[in-house]
Amino acid sequence: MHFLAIDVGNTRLKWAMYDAAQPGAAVLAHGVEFLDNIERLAEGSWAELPEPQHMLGCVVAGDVVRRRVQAQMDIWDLAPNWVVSSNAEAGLTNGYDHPSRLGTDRWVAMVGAWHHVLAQGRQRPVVVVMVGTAVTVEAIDADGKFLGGLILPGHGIMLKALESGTAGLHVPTGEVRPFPTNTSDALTSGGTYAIAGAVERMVQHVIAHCGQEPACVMTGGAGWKMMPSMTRPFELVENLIFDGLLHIAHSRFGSKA
Ligand SMILES: Nc1ncnc2c1ncn2[C@@H]1O[C@H](COP(=O)(O)OP(=O)(O)O)[C@@H](O)[C@H]1O
Ligand SMILES: CC(C)(COP(=O)(O)O)[C@@H](O)C(=O)NCCC(=O)O
Ligand SMILES: [K+]
Repeated sequence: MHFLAIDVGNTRLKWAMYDAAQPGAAVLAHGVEFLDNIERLAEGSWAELPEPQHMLGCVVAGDVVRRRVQAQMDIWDLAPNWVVSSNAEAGLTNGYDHPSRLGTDRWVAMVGAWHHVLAQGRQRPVVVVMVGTAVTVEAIDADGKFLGGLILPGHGIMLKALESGTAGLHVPTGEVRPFPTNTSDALTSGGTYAIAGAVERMVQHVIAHCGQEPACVMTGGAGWKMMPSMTRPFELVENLIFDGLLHIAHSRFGSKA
């Protein structure tokens, strides 16, 4: 049995083919495409794959992009299944005012993070940071309730906003420094510490609310850029969304997959 997991963000589509729709399944193949290159999938990297029996994805890039991805899946006899953020899923409950309005990538990443931390043997609060096009910072309490989260611009959007709103900020990417002494370093450090500072604040909120240190988990294409600048120990888990999709797929498709 083969299971295809897809994560469509605002910048890139990530996919992975597994040998089963269950946590811990083996990865048979995986890949990444920028959204402009979605039309290459069916005749490119997907052409070589064994036919999947089930797929489950999360998409935050809009309906047009979702349909473009589905069109690539026409090479298979495969029903498209996309996660919708709900009141409860795989051990988590959703504290959002309107649960279905929560970005599905955020919901799925939280499912992945919750089970990742559970597998370490101790149920405790979790802070989940996802560094992609945007940055999200989620708080989960020790009972698996999503308390709420932050949305910030990612590195690229921060730089674009500063470039378009000023006359003198068109410079190459710099280094992260405690005391930047040139424009490039000042911009790169400003963006990085804006994210690190917001995350620190959320960790403080969780400690105050839960009375307990959270496990801190990071994911997303630009997670590696943030890791050295965090104020607390974080674990970088590249496949958090795919792990979450495997958990949700297992409860949906069960032994059929
Ligand atoms: N090799 C890379 N290719 C593309 N983006 C990268 C790369 N390395 C880091 N990034 C950063 O990761 C972000 C995209 O991460 P990703 O998790 O794919 O975002 P999204 O899920 O929003 O599409 C980009 O905004 C960019 O800042
Ligand atoms: C916050 C996001 C833009 C993040 O997108 P990403 O950086 O993963 O491309 C996405 O999860 C989204 O569109 N969310 C819907 C609004 C919400 O979660 O409240
Ligand atoms: K994402």
